[in-house]
Amino acid sequence: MGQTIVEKIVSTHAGKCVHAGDLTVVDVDFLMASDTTAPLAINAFKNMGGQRIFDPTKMALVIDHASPAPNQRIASLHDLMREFANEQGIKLYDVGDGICHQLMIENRHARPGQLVLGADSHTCTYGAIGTFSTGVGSTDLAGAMLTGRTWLKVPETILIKINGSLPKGVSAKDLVLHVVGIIGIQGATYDAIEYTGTTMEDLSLDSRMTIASMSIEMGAKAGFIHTKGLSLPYEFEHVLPDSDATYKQIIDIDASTVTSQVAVPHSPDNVVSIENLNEIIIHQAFIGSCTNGRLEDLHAAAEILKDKRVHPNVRLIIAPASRKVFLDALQDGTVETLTKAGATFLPSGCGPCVGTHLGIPGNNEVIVSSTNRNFLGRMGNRNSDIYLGSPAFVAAAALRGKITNPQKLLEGVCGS
Ligand SMILES: CC(C)[C@H](C(=O)O)[C@@H](O)C(=O)O
Ligand code: SF4
Repeated sequence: MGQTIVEKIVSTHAGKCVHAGDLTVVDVDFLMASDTTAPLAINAFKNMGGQRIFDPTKMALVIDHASPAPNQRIASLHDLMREFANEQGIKLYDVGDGICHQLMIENRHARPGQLVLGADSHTCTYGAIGTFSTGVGSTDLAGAMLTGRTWLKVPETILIKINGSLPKGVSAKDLVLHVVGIIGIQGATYDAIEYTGTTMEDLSLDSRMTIASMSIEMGAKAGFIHTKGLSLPYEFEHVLPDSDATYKQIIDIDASTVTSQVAVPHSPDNVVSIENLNEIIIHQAFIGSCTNGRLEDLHAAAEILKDKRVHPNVRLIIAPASRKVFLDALQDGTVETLTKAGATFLPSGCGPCVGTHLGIPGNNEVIVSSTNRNFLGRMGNRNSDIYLGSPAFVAAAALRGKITNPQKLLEGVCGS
């Protein structure tokens, strides 16, 4: 019986052939926790009697969610992480290094064919390079820190075939929002998603990460982009399903028909085509997150904002996904272009995405954001509305002070 990607990877890590629905124990290749979850995981580890983690080279801690520390309580949690990392010999990424998921791929902690756990729901991002990675609670992570193993039920898989060329101004974010709109926030609960097709083969690593990161917005345990066409700075074996693998569902999408997509308040699956949205006045625009805070995303924004100025009533804030992304954008002039246009750069990290600090919206404000969640209060104020879209969508709205179709702006149809 042929296997899907997740069945293949789990089988390798279970040491036996497994299929969807099987319960099994697996070896893990790498573990990750951020400043939101690591303190809980460290305490759980100690409460389980843990003294040394199973292999200190197989774990990283990342200070990214509230970084630099916005208050004394969080500063103490950061210190707890530093102490634990030091005592155990674990790699710690500190203030400004970047968002945990970005660092896991950038620094090669997650690789194709591996099985990785993270105490964060967007751990599914590494499916962009064919890693089976999934979010777990802090206690499950502590168990894996102790034993190097975890248990899981092998997920069924939904296959999404995407073929054709994306229109100009339409990006991976629009594609994945389109998919989230079709499947819904619970439509893939505990399933894996596999993306295949010519559109996917042509996507950059940045775009693949955008798509994989939003798997959890459909409830999925994992989301893979077939590694065909993927280029990484090291040699790897492709992770592809067997041709006779069994799928729960198959969805076909023609990329050439996808328009700019927007998730309107208050759920990521409230997706509409921008053509059906009014020109709503906005107050704050945010580009960042593990979904859309990479170089390609900053380039998309710079293409719209070059030699222009953000609308005077809008605050445009940008948090690059990592220090490396920031440096690359600094070196190629993108930081200058965007700063001259009126953008404010924040340290690399999560900040505004999850409402911890650095850009909490005011009452009755409208925010456009390149992030992945627009739940009520997500950015720290329940009296604000969040519209999710691509970096080009965010930049276009920041420029005009209202929701604007970036495709039209790029074609020169809208004035600034
Ligand atoms: C705060 C953290 C536990 C959370 C997650 O698990 O996803 C955050 O990263 C998010 O995006 O909501
Ligand atoms: S950037 Fe946002 S979605 Fe990603 S890990 Fe940080 S808080 Fe979660």
